Amino acid sequence: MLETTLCFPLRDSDSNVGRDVLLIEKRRGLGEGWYNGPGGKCEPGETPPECAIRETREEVGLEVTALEKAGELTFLLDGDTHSVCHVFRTRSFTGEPTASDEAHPEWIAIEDVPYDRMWDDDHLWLPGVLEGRTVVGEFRFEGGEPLDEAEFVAHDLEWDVSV
Ligand SMILES: COc1nc(N)nc2c1ncn2[C@H]1C[C@H](O)[C@@H](COP(=O)(O)OP(=O)(O)OP(=O)(O)O)O1
Repeated sequence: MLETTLCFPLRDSDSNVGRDVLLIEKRRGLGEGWYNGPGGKCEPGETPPECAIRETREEVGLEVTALEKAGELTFLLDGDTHSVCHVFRTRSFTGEPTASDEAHPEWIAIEDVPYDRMWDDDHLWLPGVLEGRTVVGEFRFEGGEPLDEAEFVAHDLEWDVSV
C-alpha cells in the first residue's frame, strides 16, 4: 500500500492577529500546479514522521524538529485503496522557506487558503486540521489513473479521534 505524508508548518502572522500556514505550489508529480502542504511518498523502511521531515527539508528547506499528527486520510480510486496519507502539523522548525524543483513555498493566512486551487477534498478536512483538530477520513474518487484527473465522488469523516 502506498503511504504518503503532508506537513503543515504554522506560525503566528506578522500582524499578530492570526496564523499563517506554509503551503507549496507543486511544480511536478501528483497535484502539479495546485497548492498543498509539503509532503510525498514514504520511502521503503521510512516511518511517516521521518518522511514528512525529509520531504519538508527537500521541498522547502525547513528543518522540522517536532511534529504533531493531525490526520489519516485514505484515498480510494475506483473502489481500491490508492494511498493512505499521514497528515502532520508543526510549529517547531528552523530555516527559511526556499523554492526547489518540486515546490514553490508561500506563507498564507489561514483565512486566505486557496481551496479553489487545491485538491477537491481539501476544503473538507484542512480547515479543521489548521484549527488544531484531528481527523480520520476516507475519500472516494472515480475515473481511473492518475488520481488528480479522477472525479471526487464521496467521503466519510470522523473528527477529534485518536490518530
Ligand atoms: C486526493 O487528495 C489529496 N489531497 C491532498 N491535499 N494531497 C494529496 C491528495 N492525494 C495525494 N496527495 C499528496 C500526498 C503526497 O504529499 C503527495 C504525493 O505526491 P507525489 O506522488 O508527487 O509524491 P512525491 O514523493 O513528492 O514524488 P516524487 O516521486 O517525485 O518524489 O500528494
